[in-house]
Amino acid sequence: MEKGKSISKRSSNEKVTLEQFVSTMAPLIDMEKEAEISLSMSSGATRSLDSAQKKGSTILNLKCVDAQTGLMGKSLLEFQSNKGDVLPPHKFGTHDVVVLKPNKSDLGSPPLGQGVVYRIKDSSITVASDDIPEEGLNSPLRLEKLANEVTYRRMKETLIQLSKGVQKGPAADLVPVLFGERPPTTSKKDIKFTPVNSNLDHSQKDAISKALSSKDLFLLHGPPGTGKTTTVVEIILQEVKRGSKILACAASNIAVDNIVERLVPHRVKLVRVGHPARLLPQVLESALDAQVLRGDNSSLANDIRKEMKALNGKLLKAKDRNTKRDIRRELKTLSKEERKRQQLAVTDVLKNADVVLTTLTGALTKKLEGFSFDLVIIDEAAQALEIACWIALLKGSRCILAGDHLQLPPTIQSVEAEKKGLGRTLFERLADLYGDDVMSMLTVQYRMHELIMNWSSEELYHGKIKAHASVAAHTLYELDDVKKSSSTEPTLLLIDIAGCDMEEKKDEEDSTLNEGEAAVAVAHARRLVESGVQAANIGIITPYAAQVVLLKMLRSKEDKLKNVEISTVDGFQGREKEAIIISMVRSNSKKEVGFLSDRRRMNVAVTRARRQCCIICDTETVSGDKFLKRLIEYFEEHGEYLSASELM
Ligand SMILES: Nc1ncnc2c1ncn2[C@@H]1O[C@H](COP(=O)(O)OP(=O)(O)OP(=O)(O)O)[C@@H](O)[C@H]1O
Repeated sequence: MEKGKSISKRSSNEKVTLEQFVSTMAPLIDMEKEAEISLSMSSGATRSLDSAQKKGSTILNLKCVDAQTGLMGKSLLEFQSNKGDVLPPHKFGTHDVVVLKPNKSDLGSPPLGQGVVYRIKDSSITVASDDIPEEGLNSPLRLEKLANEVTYRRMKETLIQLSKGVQKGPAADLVPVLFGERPPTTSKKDIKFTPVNSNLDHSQKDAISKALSSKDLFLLHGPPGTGKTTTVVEIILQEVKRGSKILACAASNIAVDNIVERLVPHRVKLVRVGHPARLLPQVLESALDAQVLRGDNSSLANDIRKEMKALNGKLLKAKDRNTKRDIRRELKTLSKEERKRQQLAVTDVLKNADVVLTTLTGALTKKLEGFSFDLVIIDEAAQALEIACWIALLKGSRCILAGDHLQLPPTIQSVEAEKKGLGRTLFERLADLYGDDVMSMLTVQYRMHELIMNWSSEELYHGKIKAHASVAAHTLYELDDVKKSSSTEPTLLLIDIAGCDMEEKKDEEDSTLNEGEAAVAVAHARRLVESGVQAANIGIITPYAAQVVLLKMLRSKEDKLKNVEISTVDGFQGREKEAIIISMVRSNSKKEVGFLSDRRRMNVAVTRARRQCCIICDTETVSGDKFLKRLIEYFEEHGEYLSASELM
């Protein structure tokens, strides 16, 4: 590769060779790992507990309010703040690895326990751990977030595997296609299939047919609300019918579980591989651990363990050396046998399954060593690092990636690594390399009123998306108990703070916020609730973390708004609400809009709304950006305009 030319800077359909990919990615993975470690406490990079809390990598002053055993022997510990209802702002997410420590102990002090974040609410955080700590739970506590080093190790291992060559592995024929050395091939015949789901639309059926004819690579492009996962599930069902063994993955546990849940009613032979603490309760029955426990080899292993327990008892009582030696020998043999039976129990389940489901990084588990698949399917592929996709791809000879590269890419901590192309996804790279030859776009959407959808369709999808008749004209006031009012009637609403003296500010961490605008957003949510919209059907989203904190603080003052969901745009990807309120925050005389100008972020923001999308912004500031100016003009033309001064 030309020196200094990073992957992101290449012209879009320039080929990236395997060697270039490996040599560029290795240092970028290290950079990203360093960035994550420096965010977490364990590095000692953070000088004081208070600054660690401000950074969001630790939560101080917690009390343990519940400790239970559940989830196949895992313990669930629930923590709340000692200081009030709402947890302080933090950067913890589900599945993060955390340690528990006494509140004011030193930074490097040993933890009371370690676990994985299981659930987060505004007022509590639940951690799944192997054990309940024997002491210390009754005193004030803190949680520290750790960098997830296993993920980086697995990505590095995969790079090494790729660099050593994959000629002998299951993906030997796939790799040259994904690096542009050999063109993708499809079956000459048009594949006909009988859909399991009788509601599929024409674009879904067409995509499934193309997916089934692909011999090595297929990209399923699913714009917001177009039934991408519905289509992925149908592809899996059709492939199972054909006798394929499938590895189905996604970047996040929740997306994997979503597929599991939708496959279970079809009685597919499937197994969900992953740490039980990270799985949704409703898919635990499908978990590898649960199925292993039900297997024959597992009950044999169990019998052996009972025998070992009895022998251990004898060993304690035995007096003479010879007897002791004999018992120890027997114990050793039994222990070996028990391990063998356990491994066999795991292999039995995996061999027997038609579909194995796991996260991308989970695919590198030892349990799957030696297994290969006819097809690897990756959902949410446009939100996964390319190197993470390779962990799964190396196990199969054919792949289908589903995603939308026009929504937000994976979050990258290291600015430097992002600049150099770590965030460029495989989905995007292959879409650029092969385009329509290997890709099908779903074109009917089932979420948004067509006025909400049209902006996104025209701006990002060449006007190709159509709203399904069931949603095309749906309104807020058609929901049960909702009155038709000036607040519930508009599908698109623009509330302008220009000229209202509501300038943006910076918080201590340099994140931008806007107090006036937050008050306007909450005021509109209140109007909706007063017209009968359930608070849980309303979402307030904003690009800025500091604005989220401010909005949550305002919400906590009004009981009737407590179920209004508040999140960053990035945190709301994949979700939807009947009414979405977007607080854009930026209001300054220089017309600086920062990362608001990323088309993908605004695309995600607007397309979360089913029946009403309300944008609150300073139209003078944001119109400084051409793309945002078109958005504002679209809302002005097709929606209602209100000055914030009329509302406050
Ligand atoms: N052919 C169809 N007929 C009717 N409803 C459908 C059809 N396909 C999908 N849907 C509905 O559309 C909604 C979105 O579907 P799904 O969850 O598969 O979409 P997705 O594209 O994965 O979502 P996202 O936009 O969050 O990525 C679901 O409520 C689903 O039931």
